[in-house]
Amino acid sequence: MFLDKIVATKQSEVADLSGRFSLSESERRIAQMPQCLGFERAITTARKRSVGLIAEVKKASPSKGLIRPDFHPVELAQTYASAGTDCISVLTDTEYFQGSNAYLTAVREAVNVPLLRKDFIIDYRQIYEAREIGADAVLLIAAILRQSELSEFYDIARSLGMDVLVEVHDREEMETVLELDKATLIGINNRNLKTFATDLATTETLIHLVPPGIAVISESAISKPEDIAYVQAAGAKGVLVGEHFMRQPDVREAVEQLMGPVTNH
Ligand SMILES: O=P(O)(O)OC[C@@H](O)[C@@H](O)c1c[nH]c2ccccc12
Repeated sequence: MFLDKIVATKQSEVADLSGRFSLSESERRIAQMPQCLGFERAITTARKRSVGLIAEVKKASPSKGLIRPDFHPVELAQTYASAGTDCISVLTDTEYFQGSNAYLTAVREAVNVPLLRKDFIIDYRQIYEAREIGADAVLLIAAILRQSELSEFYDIARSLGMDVLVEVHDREEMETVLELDKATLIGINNRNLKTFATDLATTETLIHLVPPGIAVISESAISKPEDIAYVQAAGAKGVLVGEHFMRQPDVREAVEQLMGPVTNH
């Protein structure tokens, strides 16, 4: 199963990170950094359209291979920012998504939009690393974490000033996350990370379990205005879109065509 393979790769990366990580030094550096931008606020109360947009900077994926050969992360992020994107997600996984921590840092320096570090977090040190490279929020994937880890990592991210997007794909994961009673921003991934099968109905099925007060982001396999209308009608407050934008020569136009004009909500 692919997810197991990704996690195995992360375990060896984390072993490497552990060898050079110093908690006290990381804390000292973070204390010198500017505050995070409000990721959750940007995609919920301050969003620019009736549906919020997290636009993703993604060169390749394990399911689709190379998506955008002519890949310029900073330019893409600037285009996203000028098209009125609420937040930007940057893949930092190298092995499977051809991403990089350096991309996130370069994007951080170029745009004033809240950034999500999109990676497979399995160790607390990756959360410190996320903050240090310039992330405003981290993704925690319920499919690869125990409830106790979700809880611990959630608290660490918050203590470092970051917001958290907790990702689920099925009812069991959703129940684990809701029982924890911490997450205020939940991503429903329409892609099954184990099989790569996608189905937008995942959002509609799982959103019924979510109590009021928790904002839902519909993630993956969104490419048409009808898809936006569908997940909005289901109750999603925002969407996370990567591949569709990455395949368009004119990314700015693609954002406008998919999302419509900025209305300031
Ligand atoms: O490229 P898409 O189908 O628009 O999907 C974006 C995003 O949802 C997807 O990249 C994603 C969602 N959850 C993840 C977890 C890890 C890596 C990637 C992802």
